[in-house]
Amino acid sequence: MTDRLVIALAQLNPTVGAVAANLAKARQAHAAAREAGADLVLYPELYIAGYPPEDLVLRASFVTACREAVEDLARDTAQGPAILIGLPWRDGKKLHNAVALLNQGKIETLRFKHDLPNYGVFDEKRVFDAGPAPGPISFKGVRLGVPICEDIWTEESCETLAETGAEILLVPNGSPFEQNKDDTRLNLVVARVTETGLPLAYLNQIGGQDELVFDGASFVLNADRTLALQMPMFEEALAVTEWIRGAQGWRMNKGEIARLPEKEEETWLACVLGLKDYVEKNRFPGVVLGLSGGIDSAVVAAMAVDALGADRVHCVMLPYAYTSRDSLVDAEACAEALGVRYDVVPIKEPVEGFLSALKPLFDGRNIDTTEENIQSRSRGVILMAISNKFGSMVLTTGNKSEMSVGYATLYGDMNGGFNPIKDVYKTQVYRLARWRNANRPAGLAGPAGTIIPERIITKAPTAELRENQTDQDTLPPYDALDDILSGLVEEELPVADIVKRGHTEALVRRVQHMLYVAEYKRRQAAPGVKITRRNFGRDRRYPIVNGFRDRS
Ligand SMILES: Nc1ncnc2c1ncn2[C@@H]1O[C@H](COP(=O)(O)OP(=O)(O)OC[C@H]2O[C@@H]([n+]3cccc(C(=O)O)c3)[C@H](O)[C@@H]2O)[C@@H](O)[C@H]1O
Ligand SMILES: Nc1ncnc2c1ncn2[C@@H]1O[C@H](COP(=O)(O)OP(=O)(O)OP(=O)(O)O)[C@@H](O)[C@H]1O
Ligand SMILES: NC(=O)CC[C@H](N)C(=O)O
Repeated sequence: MTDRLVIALAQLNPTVGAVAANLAKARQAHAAAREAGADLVLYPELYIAGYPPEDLVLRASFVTACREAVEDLARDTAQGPAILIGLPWRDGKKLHNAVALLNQGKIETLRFKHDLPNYGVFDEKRVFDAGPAPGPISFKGVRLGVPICEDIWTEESCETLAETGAEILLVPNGSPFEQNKDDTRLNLVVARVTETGLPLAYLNQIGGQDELVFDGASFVLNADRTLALQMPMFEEALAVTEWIRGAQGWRMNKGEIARLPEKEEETWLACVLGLKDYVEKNRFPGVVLGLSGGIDSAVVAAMAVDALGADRVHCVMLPYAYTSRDSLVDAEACAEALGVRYDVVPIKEPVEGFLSALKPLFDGRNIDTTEENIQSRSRGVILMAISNKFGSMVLTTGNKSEMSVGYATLYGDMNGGFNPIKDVYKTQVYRLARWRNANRPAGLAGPAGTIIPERIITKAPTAELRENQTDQDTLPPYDALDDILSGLVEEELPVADIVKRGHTEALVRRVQHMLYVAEYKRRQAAPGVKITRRNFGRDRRYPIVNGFRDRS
């Protein structure tokens, strides 16, 4: 039995499915922990597989590869420190989300996740079997409780662990980012620490995985609920923590307390990391996007530069008859401020080509959105051609307000592989632009200063698909639209409750209708970074054919 433990918390960025690369990264962290005198290294949930592995774990060969990698790691680290690492584990007919203690060259003990999350973006019951309520793992005579992520979101697992003698709670997590989620997690951990009287180390992964981004922000609370360690958000880090057994039980000696970004800063960093990892983990050389002189494409271009560096971002202005002089000037100024490659490719000829080919069919018909959409689709074709020729991926730029109401053209401006602002309401897009012009946190590749020219932020938003068009010809003012949408989407409120927030019933109903009938567009839309409580994608799964509307 020991009265001192040194536990290294490895806040790492695994890649789903990249078992060998995850193993190599685990070895590096282990070597650093060994150097620092650790007894034990803790890795995030399902680390060797990457989280969430989804249906990949239904492949027996993948589960075997994960097990073999962990066995290799156990064998090669027999001299210590010991390891707690997550992996999918086949146990007869059952498949578990497991954590293994690697000690003295072998897998010594396993524990299985008890509470499988099956709501929001999570679907773990689809692929995993729940384990029994966990008991502690004995290590160097210390009883460690190792509940896995969702296991601490309810009382049961920690209660069982405390009752069966756990002395410290070590929690591996795969907890995706949402705005202000660090507060939610802290409140939750305070509750578990208060109920059990045990100190708790919360370890989360970082990195982008499809539409999710993980923020890390791992921390330790001692049994008296004081914060003993705060790891940074959105950065890989290894914290070597020292624990001493005293009369009141185990206590972590105070470590570093990193500053946590809030509001616009955390949202910007989430979008940047989500985009960066999507591009890097899919091995794209860079990205290309249409830069219109409007706010959305300017913010996306700035995020791309922050994520990848200016030399991997290509901006293209695709003017037509309705593109204003201001738009041309503003797009060029933005590209210059960002330092990116900027080309101008007019779309007059392709648009006229389509119109002339369709002339015999359209003879006698009025001009309507058909002709507007041809402009958008001509831009889409050109951007996809640039992507095909140079290998860069197209970024699409629709914000959450537009994606909600279908204010975007299928196979036009919706073309693209990824959308970093898909879950950002238009009102927040403006706030982000202002925040980024005034701030450049360390670690971002883009320049400091005004990278989004002021006029792009102050002018009225317009799609410029016809003379003197503005978004507000079709949509209510964005302040009102975003408030109604957050009531319908994030809060799932009845129409009547949203009306009470100061909107007319006719407007709320109109927005509900636009939201529901645009589901088909969202199903064909590119993925984008989840930053809210409820993103379009895995979080909100509405039917496309949907005859329901609220009664008054
Ligand atoms: N439930 C459903 N399932 C499958 N398909 C469905 C469908 N409902 C309609 N459709 C089909 O969808 C098509 C209509 O959608 P779509 O072609 O996108 O065209 P549509 O939604 O009619 O027009 C595009 C809208 O986006 C706006 N906008 C805003 C900002 C920027 C841009 C831009 O392009 O730069 C555009 C533009 O002002 C216009 O209001 C039709 O082919 C229709 O048959
Ligand atoms: N003239 C243009 N040149 C290049 N890209 C364009 C042009 N017009 C539109 N796009 C692309 O299509 C997207 C949708 O643009 P649009 O201007 O119509 O609406 P928006 O949502 O207000 O976007 P933004 O604020 O970027 O202008 C833009 O973000 C941009 O990527
Ligand atoms: N991986 C998990 O079990 C995550 C679920 C948990 N509620 C979270 O968001 O943190």
